[in-house]
Amino acid sequence: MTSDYGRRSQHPAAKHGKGRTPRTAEPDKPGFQARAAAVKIMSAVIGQKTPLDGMLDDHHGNPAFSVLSLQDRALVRAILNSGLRHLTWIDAIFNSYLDKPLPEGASHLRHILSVAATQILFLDVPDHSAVDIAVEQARRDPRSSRFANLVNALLRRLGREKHDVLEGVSKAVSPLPAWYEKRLVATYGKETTAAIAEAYLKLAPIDLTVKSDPQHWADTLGGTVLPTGTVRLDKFDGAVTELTGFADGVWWVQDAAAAIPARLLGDIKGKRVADLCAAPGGKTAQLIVQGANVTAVEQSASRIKRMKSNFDRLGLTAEIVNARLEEYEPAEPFDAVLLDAPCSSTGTIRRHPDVLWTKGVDDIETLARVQYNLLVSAFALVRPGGTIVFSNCSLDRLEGEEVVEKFLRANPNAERAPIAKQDWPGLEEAITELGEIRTTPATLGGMDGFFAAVIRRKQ
Ligand SMILES: C[S@@+](CC[C@H](N)C(=O)[O-])C[C@H]1O[C@@H](n2cnc3c(N)ncnc32)[C@H](O)[C@@H]1O
Repeated sequence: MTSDYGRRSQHPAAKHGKGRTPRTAEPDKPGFQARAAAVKIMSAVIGQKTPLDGMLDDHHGNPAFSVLSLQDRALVRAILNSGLRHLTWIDAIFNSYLDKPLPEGASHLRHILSVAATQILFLDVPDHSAVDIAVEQARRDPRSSRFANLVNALLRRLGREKHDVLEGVSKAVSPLPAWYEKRLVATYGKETTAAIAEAYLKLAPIDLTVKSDPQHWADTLGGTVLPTGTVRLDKFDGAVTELTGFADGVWWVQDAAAAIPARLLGDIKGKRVADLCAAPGGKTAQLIVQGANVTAVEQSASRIKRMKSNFDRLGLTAEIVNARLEEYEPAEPFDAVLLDAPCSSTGTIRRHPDVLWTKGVDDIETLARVQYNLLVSAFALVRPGGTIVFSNCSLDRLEGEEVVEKFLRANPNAERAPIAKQDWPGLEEAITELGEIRTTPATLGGMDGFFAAVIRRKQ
């Protein structure tokens, strides 16, 4: 490998300022466009830190993705969901194959290799097809064309050795990126971090919150009821919109951990409750079903639109206020407030394997400050004697335990209302010594990482 990758272009198309134009007018091999979209999206996630979800939207996603057939879109989704989850392994394998690592500037080449390796190692795609297309992709890209033979050699070797190599790398290398593994070990220790890493490799099940009678819906849909009341569909692999009860609005998709914070407010029947940072409304829906008069505050108009359409399906109503929480001035304070603050979302890595590649320490630190300020604003909306639940789906102490600790130190009129283990049978392992909830992707056979604390405003 030479080290001037990316600086020198010997590709004829580059001379005409059309660096990405195919070298020849050959027709694309079947499946080429799908792999090209996968490489483009992988590059946007890793290089530009663009979240995956938006790019994989059927209608408004990345243009290279939206134009694909249904079948090709499914393939691209599978490649990215699996590839991002296993990226540290894939990088480690190629590093072990090369005398020296791919040069820093060889990002496009790296993504071509990762996309092909994902298919060879984890997907039901014939190896030769993954290899041929990757070689063709390298040939057509002026920055990678001179590495086409190397791509061919690396991927063919991977195909031959895949079983042994996968066994070896899975024992030696964590699937978590190093920066994040270090943070987790510092907080949770090696054992829990290893369990989180294992959970990261698995696809998350579908969890549903039902309006009532979870056992009936678990029986109807072939699921189980978790101790927290969530209905879990472990084996379901299809469109949830086709499931019984969806059109009738009797349940909504919500991770088991995400369903905990709203329940921490206890008996809220007939009370005035504000759900701050509310969209897309999963927790608002719970509060309404629990019998509260709910005001949902949300700054994003587009997310409010989505929340309203969710409530239409569920036949639920709430007062919805499009405002920044910091500027919201209700006529009178609330009996209870739920603040599900924006966060780094590192607890959701099973469902969003891109998070650990798009977020970093700076984001966590910035979001921790945002959360603290939101908590200050939210607390001002609670009446004396009232309660506030602060929650988010980060695994990071800085965005959870430490926000609450700092807030309680600065606010003598606030006190922690400890959550009692006996009130949450089955979830005892997630209740901390201070009486806060801390779940991880390894809790209760797998749920999102969540933090929640109950704070009371003194009389
Ligand atoms: C983690 S999501 C909330 C999820 C929601 N609680 C649920 O269960 O469906 C955070 C939400 O907070 C909103 N948000 C962020 N900053 C805000 C602010 N300053 N005021 C109001 N809403 C805000 C975001 O637009 C986003 O919809």
